[in-house]
Parts: sequence; structure tokens; C-alpha cells
Amino acid sequence: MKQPACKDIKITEVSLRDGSHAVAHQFTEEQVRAVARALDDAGMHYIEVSHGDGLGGSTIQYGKSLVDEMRLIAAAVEECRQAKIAVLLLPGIGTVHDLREASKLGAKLVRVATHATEADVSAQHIHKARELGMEALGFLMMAHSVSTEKLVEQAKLMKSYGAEAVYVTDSAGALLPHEVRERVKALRESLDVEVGFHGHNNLSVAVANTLAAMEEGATRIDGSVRCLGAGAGNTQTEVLLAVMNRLGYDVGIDLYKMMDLAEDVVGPLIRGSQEIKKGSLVLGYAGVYSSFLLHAERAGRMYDVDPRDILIELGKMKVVGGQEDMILDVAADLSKKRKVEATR
Ligand SMILES: CC[C@H](O)CC(=O)C(=O)O
Ligand SMILES: [Mn+2]
Repeated sequence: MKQPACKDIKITEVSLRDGSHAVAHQFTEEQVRAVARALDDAGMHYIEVSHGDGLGGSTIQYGKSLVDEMRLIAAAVEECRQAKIAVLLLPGIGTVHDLREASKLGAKLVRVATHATEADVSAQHIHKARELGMEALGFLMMAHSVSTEKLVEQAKLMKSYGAEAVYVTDSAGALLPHEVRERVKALRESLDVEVGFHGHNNLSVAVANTLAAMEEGATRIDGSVRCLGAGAGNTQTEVLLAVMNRLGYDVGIDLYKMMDLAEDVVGPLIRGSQEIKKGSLVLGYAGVYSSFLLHAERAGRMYDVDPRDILIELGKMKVVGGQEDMILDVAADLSKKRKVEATR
């Protein structure tokens, strides 16, 4: 296998950001401190802390945070001796003001995330982050939904704004290993910046996808402990590290400490379990944003509609992040249609 050198691989732990979706944005400061401290102690490279929908995401539309994310960022920075704190920002949700705030509190890296066809909206935030002295990386979401050529075109735009790496982001957990491979390879061949991969485990192939990405030269790799992320969660960090060790990658993160913190610190935060249940399976199958799952389940209860039908419909409509309001519309429509059918 063509392995990138271990020293080049950087792991970003996203359980305190993507995992925010899984706990409906209800992380407490104590929880964030405990997770950040344990990850730092294990040698984690980057720890992402933000509302699940990125800076500024705490709204009625996306779900209100229990604790202001700036307080959570400050707390995580305080707990870390070596790990760097990262933040996520979706232009249109997060602002330059939020970015400045996070940087002042000690965040060192931002991933500027856009839909896979909308990289042009990332220019201002990438420029600002570089001006603030932060690492600025591009995050192309819903990468399964566009052709590889389109993804390369959009990644080049992010690079032209100053992004130091661009991610293939499998937001829906819909990609299969050969599709990841094709996308990462094309980005590596067409860009002279690092390439990253962010997976979701909705089809149970997140670790395999991540290995495929690394084999093609991806060096920025995401995971969440115990799969604490949206949908079925992300590539499970401690599992990925064990597999990487077997393959001869040593990225300087203590595997036993990761296993212990998964068991003792992150495990107790998980509501229910993170195995692949019907809802998250449908996300991957229909190619829908992983963060839509809890919203669809809520809408299903509200309108007495099967959340799977809502997700399949959203998949057909190719909804993108930011269109969460469509979830209720689709649920209401399906409920109306069903009532009409019942009266026939
Ligand atoms: C809604 C933002 C989203 O959770 C970012 C992300 O992690 C993804 O697209 O997978
Ligand atoms: Mn994600």
C-alpha cells in the first residue's frame, strides 16, 4: 500500500463538534473539559470544538446549544497542553466576527465548510483566518453528490483563496471505498495542497473509506471516539488508530489511552447507542446529510410519518445543509398525502 509518511498524517478528533449533533448540542462545560483533557493526554493532534453546525449554529433552526460554544472553546483550550483546538465554520451561519472571537480564545485552525458546489462562498472566511494567523482548511461537504471533476474544480477555488488543505467530506456517509479513492486521487493529482477525508459510518465503511483515502495520499484525517457524531457517527477514532498501528502507521497517539477514554469518558455521554440503526442506514443509502437524522425523527413523531420516508424524499430532492426547514415541509406533505389516500 502507498502509505503517506506517519509524520505527515494529522488526526482531527470531531466528537466535540460532530458529536454535538448526536447530543442535540447539549454538551456541558465539564464534559468538554473532560474529553479535551483526555484526548490531549493521549496525544491527539487537533480537537474540534463548535456547535455541530459550526460557529454560530446555536439557533432555533439548527438547535440551541446548552452552553455557549465560545465558553466551550475557551475551556478546551485551557485543558490542552499540546493538542490544538480547531473550529468549524459554515459561511452564512458563522461570521468573521465569530472566527475572530474563536481565534482570540486560542483556536488555531478553522475548517471552512461549504456544500460541494459552493466553494466560492468560502473566500472571505479563508482569507480572514489566514490574516488571523490560523490554519485555514476547506471542507467540501456532501462530496458524494457531485462528480469528481466538479469536486476538483471547487477544491481549486478553495486553494486559490488560501486553503492549506481541502477535505473530501462524506457528510451523508454515502461513499464507498472506490469512490473515496477516486475523489482523493483526483484532488491529490490536481492540487498541491494537502487532502483530507471526513467520513460518516452510515454504511459501515468509514474505516475502510478512511484507509482508502490514506492510501491515495490523504493526510488530514477525521474521526470521532465511539463514533460520537451525526447519523451513525464518524470513523471511530480508536478503531482507526488500532487498524493504522497494524498497518505500520504510528502517529504518536497512545492507543490504550484512546481506548480508555472511549470507555470511561466518551461512552457515558452517548445517548442510546451509536450502532447503525435504520435511520442512519437510510441516511447513507439515500445520501442525506447525517445531521438531518434527529430532525427527521422529530418531524416523523410530530406528523406521525416514518422518518425513513422523510429521509428518502429529502435524498430525492437533493437537499443541502441549511435547508433543515424542508424537513418539516416534507413531513407535513407526506402526512397530508397519506390522509388523502386514506379517504379514497
Ligand atoms: C452541518 C455541518 C456538518 O455537520 C459538517 C460535517 O461534519 C459534515 O458535513 O459531515
Ligand atoms: Mn460530519
